Amino acid sequence: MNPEAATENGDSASLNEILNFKGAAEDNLAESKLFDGIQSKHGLADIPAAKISELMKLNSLESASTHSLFSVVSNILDDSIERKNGDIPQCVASLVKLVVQEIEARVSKQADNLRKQNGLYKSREERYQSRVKALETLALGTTEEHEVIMKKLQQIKIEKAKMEEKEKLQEQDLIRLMEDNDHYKMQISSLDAELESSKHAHEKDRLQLEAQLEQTRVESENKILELQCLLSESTKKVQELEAFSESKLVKLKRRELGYKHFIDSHFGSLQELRMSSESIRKEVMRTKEIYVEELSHFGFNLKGLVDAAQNYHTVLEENRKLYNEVQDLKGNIRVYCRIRPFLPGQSQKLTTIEYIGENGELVVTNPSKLGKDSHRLFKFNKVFAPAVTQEEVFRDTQPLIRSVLDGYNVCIFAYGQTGSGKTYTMSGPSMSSVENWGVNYRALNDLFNISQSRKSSIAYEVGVQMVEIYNEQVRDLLCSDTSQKRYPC
Ligand SMILES: Nc1ncnc2c1ncn2[C@@H]1O[C@H](COP(=O)(O)OP(=O)(O)OP(=O)(O)O)[C@@H](O)[C@H]1O
Repeated sequence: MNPEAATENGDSASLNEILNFKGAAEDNLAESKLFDGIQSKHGLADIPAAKISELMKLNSLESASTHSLFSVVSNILDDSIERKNGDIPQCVASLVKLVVQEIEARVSKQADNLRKQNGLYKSREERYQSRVKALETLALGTTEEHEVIMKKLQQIKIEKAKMEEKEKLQEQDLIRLMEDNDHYKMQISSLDAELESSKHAHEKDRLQLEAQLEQTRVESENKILELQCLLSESTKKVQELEAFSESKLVKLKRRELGYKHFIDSHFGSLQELRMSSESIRKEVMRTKEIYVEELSHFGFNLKGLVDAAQNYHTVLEENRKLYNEVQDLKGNIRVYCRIRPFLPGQSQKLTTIEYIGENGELVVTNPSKLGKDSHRLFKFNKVFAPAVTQEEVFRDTQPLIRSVLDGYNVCIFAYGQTGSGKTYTMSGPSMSSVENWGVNYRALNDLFNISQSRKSSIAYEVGVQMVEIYNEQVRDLLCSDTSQKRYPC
């Protein structure tokens, strides 16, 4: 505010008061500046309307507050009423118009803003309504969720218990693992010790082996040297041999020449020989023909022989038949008597045998009786004297035994009192010599010999039984079980 300007012009001072922005609205510094500019030099009545409008524009009327604008209008109007008795100058009217237009523009702008805000509030309200609904549905859902959560909580508790158990087990495992670890550590330490010892041993072995290797190397080197010496020697020998063979080759060539001369000289005699060999060949051919003739003649004779052999078999069969018939005629049952010689130590004794006939008669004396009763005559098929050998006894039974091979049954048995010589006759005193063999061994030997000779045409199976009849009880003498000798075994 310029006090000098107010004193110079009374209109200017009153406009000053009217437009004193500071006094009306202290809150707007921009407006104060505007009206400071306007009031500084002239009063409002003196300023042309175009100038006022320009000044207002320059001082940015748009930036002034609505309240200050109303104050400005009111002050202008009050001032006009006081000074001009209700007449409003043109410049003030245009100014008021401008301010009113600004106020209207602002009011409409504010109305638009309010409408917009109203719309915003409505949309917000709708949004809140929908949120309220969502929260209500959420509130309903929370009870179900609560149950689910409780169940989950329960499960979590169970799982927690399980986890605790697992933890305990893991702790136990850990303890066990630690124990194992200690154990393994001990093992490792023992293994380390073993490893160390084996390492030492291996080291020792290695050193030994190295020493051996060195020794072998030295030996092999020596051997190589020896071999090289031998090689040089053998090369020398080879050279010698080559020289020798060379000289021999020369000799052989000379010999070859000699042989050639010899062959040439003998070629003529060879021709002669060929001629003579031809004549010999012819001779051989002739002999061959004669031989073939004789061979066919021989074949013819052989056929006759085969026929004769076949006839021989039939004759043999007939012979056998006749032979067995003779045996039958001789009697199916034959009784032989063998007189045992005195045993060593019985030479003083007198014999009771008085006569042994050729046809099996035997006269025995009885010194205790007189007359006719003192002699008794026995008749057998044959009587063997005390001096008769085992062979002679067997010879008489041999034909009968051979009948077995033609399918006849034969039984030979020895009968007599104890010590009379049954075993001696049937088996023999010992097996050591063939001469001592008794009837049994000789019979079997004979049968085996015959079956062997006839094996090309007949296969025999030979079976043997040997029994003893004593006190009317039959005992098997071939039974191996001595406790079970009763026949049959
Ligand atoms: N012909 C003989 N020549 C020589 N010694 C014989 C003759 N016969 C039997 N002896 C002898 O007579 C003894 C009795 O013979 P052996 O044992 O054969 O009789 P045994 O009848 O079998 O008797 P046992 O019924 O008790 O068995 C034996 O010492 C035996 O060597």
